[in-house]
Amino acid sequence: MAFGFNYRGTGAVFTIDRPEKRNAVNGEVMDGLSAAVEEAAGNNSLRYFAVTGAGGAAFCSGGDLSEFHRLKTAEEAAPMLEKMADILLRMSRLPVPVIALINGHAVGGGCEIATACDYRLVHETARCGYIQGTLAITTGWGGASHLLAKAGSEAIALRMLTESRVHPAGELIKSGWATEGFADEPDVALDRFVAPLERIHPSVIRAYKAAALRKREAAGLEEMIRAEVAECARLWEAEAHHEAVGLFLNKKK
Ligand SMILES: CC[C@H](C(=O)O)C(=O)SCCNC(=O)CCNC(=O)[C@H](O)C(C)(C)COP(=O)(O)OP(=O)(O)OC[C@H]1O[C@@H](n2cnc3c(N)ncnc32)[C@H](O)[C@@H]1OP(=O)(O)O
Repeated sequence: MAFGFNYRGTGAVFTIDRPEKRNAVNGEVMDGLSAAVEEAAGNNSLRYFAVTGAGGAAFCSGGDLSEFHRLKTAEEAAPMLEKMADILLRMSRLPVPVIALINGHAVGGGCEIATACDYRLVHETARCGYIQGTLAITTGWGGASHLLAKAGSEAIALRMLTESRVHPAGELIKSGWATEGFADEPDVALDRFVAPLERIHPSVIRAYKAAALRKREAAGLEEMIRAEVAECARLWEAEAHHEAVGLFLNKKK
């Protein structure tokens, strides 16, 4: 299986399990996350939903370039982009804290998955970045929209998006993109983070999550995501994007 989904204490953890591909997201991972989010949405006793990656090298390296490279035109790319953008929007709307347990590199769409979460815990070795610009596209799973709808500083958000580079954990913590860093095992860090939440009645936690969702919806998040997906699809079909992906896929041959 390309993913795992397990209940853990009062929460649930979705794990992308393709370490040989640095946990790149393919269709199977998308369907697994979609089903996990749907199940979590109906679980009234759940207190948190976490996403992480298998192995120690990566949280998620974004879309599986070997799979999605076959998509050439905007019409071909749009359904894939829309599908994952919808899954991440539904995940972000879960009525409980959604936590990105960033155990390693989170780049491209992997950084977008983390951005759709409420909290980002980053391992000290993790490097994260919206590197889509190096492939001549923008984010396409809603990452820019989630970032801009939440960001304290638009300038910091825009700079992260437009520089399209990876950032070490220290920078991510200093900028406020990361909620906090950790150096020990991801499970230990997760338990440490959720412990204070578990001392508060779940109805209070859910009420504050609903307040955060109202703020994001007031910013027009869903409309922003639709426009972002359309823009990414438009850029997707340009030769510059296909050349950049080809270079990556050929670099190991
Ligand atoms: C809207 C989302 C958007 C989209 O879907 O197009 C994106 O996500 S665009 C961004 C796509 N992601 C990338 O461009 C990242 C590519 N990967 C890397 O930069 C590196 O692999 C990194 C930094 C994540 C890890 O580097 P490291 O040196 O630790 O590993 P390798 O590069 O040697 O990779 C090991 C192995 O994994 C394969 N791999 C890694 N990332 C992907 C990927 N995104 N898709 C497919 N395969 C990936 C890589 O080819 C190697 O495979 P091997 O068979 O061993 O050659």
